[in-house]
Amino acid sequence: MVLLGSRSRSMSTELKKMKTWSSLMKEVEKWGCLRQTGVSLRYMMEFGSSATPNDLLLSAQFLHKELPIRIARRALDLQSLPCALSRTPPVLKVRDWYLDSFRDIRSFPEIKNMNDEKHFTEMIKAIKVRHNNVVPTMALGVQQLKTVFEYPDEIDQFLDRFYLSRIGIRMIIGQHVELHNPNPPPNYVGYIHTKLSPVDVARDASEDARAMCYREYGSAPEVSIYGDPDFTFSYVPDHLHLMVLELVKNSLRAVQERFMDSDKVAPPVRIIVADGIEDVTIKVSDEGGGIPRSGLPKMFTYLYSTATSPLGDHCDLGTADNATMAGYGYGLPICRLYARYFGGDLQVISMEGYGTDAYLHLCRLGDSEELLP
Ligand SMILES: Nc1ncnc2c1ncn2[C@@H]1O[C@H](COP(=O)(O)OP(=O)(O)OP(=O)(O)O)[C@@H](O)[C@H]1O
Repeated sequence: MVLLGSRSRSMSTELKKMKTWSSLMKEVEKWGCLRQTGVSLRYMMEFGSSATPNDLLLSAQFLHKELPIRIARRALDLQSLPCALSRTPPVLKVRDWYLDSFRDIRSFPEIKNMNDEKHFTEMIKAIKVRHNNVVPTMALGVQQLKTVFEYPDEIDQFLDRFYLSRIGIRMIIGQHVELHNPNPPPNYVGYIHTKLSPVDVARDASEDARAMCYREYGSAPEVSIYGDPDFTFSYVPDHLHLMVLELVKNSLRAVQERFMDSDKVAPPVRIIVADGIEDVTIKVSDEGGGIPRSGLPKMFTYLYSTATSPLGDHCDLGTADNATMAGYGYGLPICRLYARYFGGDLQVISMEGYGTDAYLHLCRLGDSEELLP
């Protein structure tokens, strides 16, 4: 994991003086060509479970080298976006966040001791906050483009790469920062829960999704969960919660809309948790009428939604800060990226006129390395 080469303090001072656009971009291009280093969930867990101060130092040195590579690749990708997307104000804003973060990390001197480590950790914590609104802001950029141009396929591929990389960057920063927590919750190593019950997560996520459904429609179908509540595995609870929430929200909405004006009781959404040898699979099934076959190829494209977009036709960047993602058409593609990030996958199978089954596969062993675009 530790790959940091030695760069002298005088070099960082020089970098601080990096004022011109072209010198910055040259540096970004140089770093964007370097090889990324993926880390597996198991490695993060083993490394973090007995982290000594020296390990934290090594981890910070690794991030000092790895983050600029990952960030530079995305900044370059943003520059080379098809059509006019790279010039829309929201995309320029996101690009500037990436360039600022690149500059911050590259200007940080070589990490030699725990004091440097402390300051570096504070800095990357702030970088994570700077990037909090990347997803809704990019969504605005894409939406603006969509109103003017035909939406090219490459944008979906770009967004997949972009968001997948973002998941990875936030994971490795968050994991490092959390290792400093003097009172970690029981069974946590950084962001990873070593005894996570998928049934418990499914229950929490379903309650959250039902509360959202209540707010929107005034009622919500039941959710039945089947599986061994005592079964646990190691995973990132936030990632799992987000994925199950997205799937259950979709199912509740489909069932609710189908049975809203009917005398029949809405059939429950069913969640089955299966613990296999390689995979933990979570199946979310509903009788919400399914998805027409013509809509299936669009399901994993960004901005495809049959709900009203909260962005509206006339986008205003100011709304990005309050964005909720409801109706963005981001749920399924983002959910699949979270699954793939640690070697899992998501499949959606529909029977039009009946309902939908979503299969969320997660690597049980945790030894598959981060998927890095
Ligand atoms: N279980 C389901 N039953 C019927 N249609 C579904 C189901 N899941 C997804 N869809 C269809 O796929 C579309 C895209 O889903 P996706 O989750 O990506 O976005 P969304 O739910 O519309 O918005 P959000 O980004 O808020 O999740 C939905 O608008 C809906 O038309």
